[in-house]
Amino acid sequence: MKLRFTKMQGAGNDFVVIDATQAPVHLSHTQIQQVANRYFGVGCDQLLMVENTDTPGVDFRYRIFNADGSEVEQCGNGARCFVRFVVDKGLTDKREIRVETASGIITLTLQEDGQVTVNMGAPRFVPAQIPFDVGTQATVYELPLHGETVTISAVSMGNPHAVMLVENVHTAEVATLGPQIESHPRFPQRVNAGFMQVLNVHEINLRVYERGSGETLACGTGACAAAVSGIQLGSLQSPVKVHTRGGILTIQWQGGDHPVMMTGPAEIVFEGEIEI
Ligand SMILES: N[C@H](CCC[C@H](N)C(=O)O)C(=O)O
Repeated sequence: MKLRFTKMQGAGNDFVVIDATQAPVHLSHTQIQQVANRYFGVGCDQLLMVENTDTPGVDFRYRIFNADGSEVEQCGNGARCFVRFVVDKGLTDKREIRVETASGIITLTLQEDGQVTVNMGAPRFVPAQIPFDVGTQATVYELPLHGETVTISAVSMGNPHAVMLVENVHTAEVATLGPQIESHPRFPQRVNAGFMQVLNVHEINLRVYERGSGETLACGTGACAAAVSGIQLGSLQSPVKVHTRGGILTIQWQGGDHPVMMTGPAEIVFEGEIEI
């Protein structure tokens, strides 16, 4: 089948976006892996499927698939690219959009300067919502890996995150520890592994080894989870500027059940068609 797509990126986290609002598009696990493949396909960290919804008060639905084909609950950088997509494609004349995702309804706003602010909802810590095989809720947890034990925070932004403090992101063992944390048996649905270096109370460096995609240049929900865990630990104060390898995201959170607000860029890179 011929599949038309729009290639997009938000802080270097890249996406293939499919418009399924005119007609449904069904892709198999294997087809998604093929599209995401950087040598035999288009190449992307995630594939986003934009659909209509008949849920009252909601404008669209969008589904998120990792490069390994797994469908997931939430994607922060993808949410911003979704807004840029539906506005630039003329699918809406709104600038504040409510969209249904697998983890619930979120509200997004396209700013005058082209940046997008996303209300990501409140973070969740209860292990069962991450899900994380641990007895009681805590601020940090010891995670035994091959040959060493690391200390992580466990935060859900709709999708699960394990955040580890490091001295320097540039020397952090992301390539070795990332896969071990991602597939640790205590995370039955796997987990996104964040490596956070605190620069000052309002700034961090962050690298994320993403569940189902490997290390990406930026992870929006990972930036939210890292900022939230730093605020919980008393190392950070809102707003938090998150320096990722692909760009800067700004995270605001007033604590407790307040929503996490994320602001960052979203760009269209090119249009194309692939035979799959
Ligand atoms: N790999 C994530 C989904 C994409 C999240 C990321 N690209 C973002 O911007 O939040 C997961 O399996 O939960």
